Amino acid sequence: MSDSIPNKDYIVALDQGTTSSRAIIFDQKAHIVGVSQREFTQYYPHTGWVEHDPMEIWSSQSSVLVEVLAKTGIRSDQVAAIGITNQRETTIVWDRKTGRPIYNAIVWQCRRTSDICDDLKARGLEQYIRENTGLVIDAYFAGTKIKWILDNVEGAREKAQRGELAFGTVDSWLIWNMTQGRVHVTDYTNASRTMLFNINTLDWDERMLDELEIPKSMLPEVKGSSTVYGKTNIGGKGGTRIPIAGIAGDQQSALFGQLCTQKGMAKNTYGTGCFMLMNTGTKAVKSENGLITTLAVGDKGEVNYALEGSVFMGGATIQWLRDEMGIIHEASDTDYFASKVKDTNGVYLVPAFVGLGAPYWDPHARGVMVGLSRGANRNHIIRAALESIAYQSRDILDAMQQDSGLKLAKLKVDGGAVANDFLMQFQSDIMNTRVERPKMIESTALGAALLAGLAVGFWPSTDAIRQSLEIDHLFAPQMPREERQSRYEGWQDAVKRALSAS
Ligand SMILES: Nc1ncnc2c1ncn2[C@@H]1O[C@H](COP(=O)(O)OP(=O)(O)O)[C@@H](O)[C@H]1O
Ligand SMILES: O=P(O)(O)OC[C@H](O)CO
Repeated sequence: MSDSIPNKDYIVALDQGTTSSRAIIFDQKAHIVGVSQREFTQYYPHTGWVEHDPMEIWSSQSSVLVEVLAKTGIRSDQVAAIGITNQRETTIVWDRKTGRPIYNAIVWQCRRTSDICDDLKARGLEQYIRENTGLVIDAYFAGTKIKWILDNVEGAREKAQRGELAFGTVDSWLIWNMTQGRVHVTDYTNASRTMLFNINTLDWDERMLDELEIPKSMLPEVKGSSTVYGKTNIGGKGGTRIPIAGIAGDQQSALFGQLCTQKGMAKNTYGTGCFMLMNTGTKAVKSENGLITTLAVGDKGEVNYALEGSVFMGGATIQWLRDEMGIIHEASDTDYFASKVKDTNGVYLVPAFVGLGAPYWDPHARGVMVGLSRGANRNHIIRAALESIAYQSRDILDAMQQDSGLKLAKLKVDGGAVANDFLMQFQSDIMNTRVERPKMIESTALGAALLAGLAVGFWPSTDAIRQSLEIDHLFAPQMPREERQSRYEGWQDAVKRALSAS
């Protein structure tokens, strides 16, 4: 981190998520002074495939940046720095000369590379991958997605071998565009999601590049999460050049934004998926219970390790109720309907729509609804959908406590779905842990802003924003032990029926 002090009033965070691009302006007190957001198109070309158009990612992101400045009347010369946080693993390959993507972005949820993963398993690479990249073999991560593009886009492999192609996660793609192709960079947290990065040596892993036949020349330079990577010109030629000074994958950014910078601190983000991360300090903890080891950010912006459990269908289960089942109009309606019934009447929904992530890692699992009787109604199903989010998070917490040997005093939460009081209370009940919801639930954007602000001396240390992180509500467990146990056993039975081996 540098300590040059700019005389500027704001930091902008660009939060490039799975469903929308957002730009959020923070002031010195870490208060939000402006937000602009734009949704973009999701493409589902085949069952289990998910793509985005990289040009639409870029145009939506750059337009919300311009829009939020215009809306707030803040000039670009008042912005001290920009921080970037992004949906992770989503893979973009582009031509270095033209700057054009050679294929759509393959999104983290996309399952098309399950066969490549089966092949890696058959070649006995599981242990190597776990020990060196911290990951389990799954289509979720970027490495197999790059291989798929090189294998399937005509002429791509030859071009890649000639050094003409670049790979990036969304952070790299945005920075490449923001610097007109001058900077090809990523940070440790994003690199650790590729299955190509060695989390012990903090360098690209030559063996994994060989195994997946990926030329090293495609890869970005990897840097710390809080440093100046380059400058961007928002107002076009002649405008102010603003340093891009922070990058973190969105879940690591939320961990940092919630100030979980010490060993044993954890947060769960409830967005499209649910992502629980626990900081384990400067030591990598190897999971014995289906979690992954990933890179995170320490208090001074240095590399820390974290244990992570990723749930693929979190808030997306509620989107499914709305868009596919049509039984609610708004995600927020679920709070009311679920609270109208005293339980789910024995119904369990296991939303394994894209397989199951941690701790099961079963790409072939599929969704099931069990326990239906004549009395089951819409409210029970809505309630079962919300409860499924909490049960999946409990699966992860149990694994995390076993792996780390730590009992969590409380779980910090953030993300869109934490507005749901029913869900938060049920989460606390089913985990038997206190759940702390902050007033400002934009922890992901705050993390990126903080990383950028620290790099340019806008904030001297993370302490500067600590007092801004007010608690909105602390949910305490109220459910009797026997009830918690029997409900959770019902969930475990339902999961067994969703798994592909059942
Ligand atoms: N009140 C609510 N109750 C339950 N789920 C909600 C609620 N509000 C939003 N959601 C869910 O949260 C998700 C949006 O959260 P957000 O943090 O914006 O997600 P992302 O960053 O993954 O796009 C959606 O999947 C939506 O269905
Ligand atoms: O964009 P989100 O918030 O759904 O987060 C996606 C995760 O980074 C995927 O690993």
